[in-house]
Amino acid sequence: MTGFAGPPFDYIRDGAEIYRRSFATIRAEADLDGLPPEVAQVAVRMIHACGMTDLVRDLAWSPQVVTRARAALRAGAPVLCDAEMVASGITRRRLPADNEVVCTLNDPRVPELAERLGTTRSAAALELWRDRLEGSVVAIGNAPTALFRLLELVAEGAGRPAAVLGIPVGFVGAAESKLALTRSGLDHLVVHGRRGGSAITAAAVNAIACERE
Ligand SMILES: C/C1=C2N=C(/C=C3N=C(/C(C)=C4\N[C@@](C)([C@@H]5N=C1[C@](C)(CCC(=O)O)[C@H]5CC(=O)O)[C@@](C)(CC(=O)O)[C@@H]4CCC(=O)O)[C@@](C)(CC(=O)O)[C@@H]\3CCC(=O)O)C(C)(C)[C@@H]/2CCC(=O)O
Repeated sequence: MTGFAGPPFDYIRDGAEIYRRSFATIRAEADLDGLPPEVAQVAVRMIHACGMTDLVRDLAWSPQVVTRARAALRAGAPVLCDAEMVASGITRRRLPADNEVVCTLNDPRVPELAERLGTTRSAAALELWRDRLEGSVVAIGNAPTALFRLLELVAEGAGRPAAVLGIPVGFVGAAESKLALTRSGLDHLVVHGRRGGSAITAAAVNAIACERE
């Protein structure tokens, strides 16, 4: 290989400076002009988690989603996550009320529930959210089936979340489940299409939890 300079490498070692440059780059490259300021602040952190400055074009939101999610968190609402990866990515110290972060995917009852209901473990795990759904902040970053099941539970009257960050990734059901969320009447933030994922979703929760970048 030519042109490769070996160690010592010249790279930035100051974490605060890395963050400052990252966020400045995102704000320079992403087209944030059409977003309300509070949505733009969340979008910047979502882009920071995935490196895709064109993510903005697939973003959709209901007008009050950030305000309502923030108010719910301040009032102590739990954050209900579909995957441990989402739950693990949430920075606990940013949460305003020592909020509970819940992921029921690995509850020992879930495999039997999935078998009985004939669905994925990700969707079956939501059966264990029923008594916590009302007023919660839901963060779905992996499983489209979990988002579909959430909408079914809400339609059945199981409780209405304060806000739903519906950002599952993938090729089967991801785009469709997010479209369904935008038509559900729930306060929502989505990335339309195939893109999404646990890291982007956790970043959205972190941005909503704390207003600073
Ligand atoms: C079909 C599934 C998809 N998974 C994707 C991407 C990733 N999943 C990872 C991991 C570690 C997990 N995925 C599961 C949720 C597992 N994934 C599925 C399911 C089969 C069904 C979900 C659905 O379609 O709605 C699901 C199993 C289930 O029965 O629900 C996971 C539970 C599997 C397991 O380890 O048992 C697990 C979640 C672990 C956790 O709690 O965090 C990946 C890291 C992939 C990998 O392991 O290589 C990756 C993470 C992506 C992310 O950012 O979150 C897809 C692409 C979303 C895919 C669904 C869509 C598709 O295939 O089109």
